[in-house]
Amino acid sequence: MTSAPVVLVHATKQLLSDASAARLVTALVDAQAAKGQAHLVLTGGSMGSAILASVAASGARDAVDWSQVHVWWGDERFLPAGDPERNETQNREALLDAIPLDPAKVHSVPGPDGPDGDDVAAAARRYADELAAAAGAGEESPVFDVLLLGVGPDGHVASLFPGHPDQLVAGVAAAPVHDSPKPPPTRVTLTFEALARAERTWFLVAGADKAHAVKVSVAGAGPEESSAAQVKGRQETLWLLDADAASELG
Ligand SMILES: O=C1O[C@H](COP(=O)(O)O)[C@@H](O)[C@H](O)[C@H]1O
Repeated sequence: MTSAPVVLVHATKQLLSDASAARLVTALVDAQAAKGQAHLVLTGGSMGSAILASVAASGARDAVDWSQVHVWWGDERFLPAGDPERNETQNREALLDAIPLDPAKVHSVPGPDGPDGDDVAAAARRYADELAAAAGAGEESPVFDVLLLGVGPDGHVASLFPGHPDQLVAGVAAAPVHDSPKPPPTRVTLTFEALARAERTWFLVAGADKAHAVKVSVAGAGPEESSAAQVKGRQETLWLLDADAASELG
């Protein structure tokens, strides 16, 4: 079962970030109250680190038992650990290095300095295996409590690009991406199948350059026009926007 998209507009990017951070803290606390731990999927890009910086500055951040949060990435640029263009590096600077996470629950996507070297397909398989190991019997990936997704001006989410053949990979939770239209060209991404296994899916979008992508995605465009439109949460699908990103909505 999936939930219909709901749009929430905040006046500015900072308000969007701060309000979404408050929402995230509450969702993680609620998940932990229900089952002791939480699975959180992070995103890169402009909003991916903005929301984490807002969590870092929040007086409520320590309401979360961070040692019981599993951290995953919706996608990663295939670059060595610590590279400033890696989503993980940006997310670490914004929040992750300042909170008491359990390193065993931080599920980094291997880069070219990892055990598979520059074999991105093997790195994606390794990440898929890690997802499967954390999943229930017969499942490809865990059920994520919160899935954070940025959206590109072209309608991409994670590293699933509209019209790109690699967005159609099925039967596995993570896949390599070659010739990404946005640099760097080589990436690892969760597939649509894995992205569909989230209770709460939140698109975080700011800026007028995203307004058209938001409009067509919320309207339910096909995969040739919007990858974002193909992803919905089981309980909740929220489009969390600033006023500029919402400017083409009717
Ligand atoms: O390359 C990426 O881009 C998207 C969107 O980034 P933005 O800067 O346009 O907001 C991001 O969600 C994805 O994780 C990242 O790898």
